[in-house]
Amino acid sequence: MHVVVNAAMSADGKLSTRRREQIPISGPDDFDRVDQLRADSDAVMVGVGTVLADDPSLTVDDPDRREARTERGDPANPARVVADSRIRTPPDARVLDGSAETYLLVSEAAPTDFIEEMEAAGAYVIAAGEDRVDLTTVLAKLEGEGVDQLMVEGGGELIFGLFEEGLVDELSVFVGPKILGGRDAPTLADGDGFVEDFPALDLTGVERLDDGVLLTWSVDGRTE
Ligand SMILES: NC(=O)C1=CN([C@@H]2O[C@H](COP(=O)(O)OP(=O)(O)OC[C@H]3O[C@@H](n4cnc5c(N)ncnc54)[C@H](OP(=O)(O)O)[C@@H]3O)[C@@H](O)[C@H]2O)C=CC1
Ligand SMILES: Nc1nc(O)c(N)c(N[C@@H]2O[C@H](COP(=O)(O)O)[C@@H](O)[C@H]2O)n1
Repeated sequence: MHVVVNAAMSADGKLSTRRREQIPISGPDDFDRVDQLRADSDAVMVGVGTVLADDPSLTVDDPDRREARTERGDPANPARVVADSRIRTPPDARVLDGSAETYLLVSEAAPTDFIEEMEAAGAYVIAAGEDRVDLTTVLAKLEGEGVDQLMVEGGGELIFGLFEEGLVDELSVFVGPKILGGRDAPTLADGDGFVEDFPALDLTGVERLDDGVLLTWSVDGRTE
């Protein structure tokens, strides 16, 4: 499986405000690039924090891109994947609206009645990990379901978790022309943070886009 993390951050490195409200950081060209990246992926993943904050749809906006997917035999939209250890995803969340297949990745601590409720809402539930989703195991299971290219859209807790497990192959970050500030505002990689063995990145691209910069890196598992 190839895992691409994509996010937009302010010039001061924040994904959103301290209120965790969704903020447009990307401009039109970057949103269009993100739409193409979704269209090129088998699945798009977020953490439950992003579902609760943004209620995202995670679908492909451009109808031509959806048509191109169906013409090559894929579903119109990539699958949606939510890491949600104890099932905090509301049953009326957009990721459960039926416009794409949705995988809910849960831990063994997820209440059985919640699992049944999510399955009734159309989600395909995969469990691994005692208290928290075991990302290595669930990504291997997703690969078994045919997910070869996984796009991760955030947020910072999930992105850190994936780096911690050495699961990221590529990182693209749009740095936009805004200062959000806030010591508690989410950043690209939150979690507990590294104090040693920092994942090493190889810069593969620097591109001016909208009024910001798109930075891309490959990740080969080395640490520094
Ligand atoms: N600018 C951008 O590109 C983006 C911005 N955002 C912003 O980010 C914010 C949300 O980010 P954040 O709060 O960090 O939430 P995340 O989307 O990263 O979700 C974090 C939650 O995922 C669950 N999770 C399950 N398993 C794991 C695991 N192994 N490792 C890490 N997390 C796991 C945890 O909840 P539990 O323990 O209950 O399972 C955790 O609290 C919002 O403000 C949103 O607007 C989000 C995406 C992109
Ligand atoms: N690429 C990008 N740029 C921004 O400026 C953003 N705020 C985000 N946010 C992400 O996009 C999701 C919304 O998706 P839908 O449009 O609802 O499908 C949101 O949840 C963040 O993951 N991304």
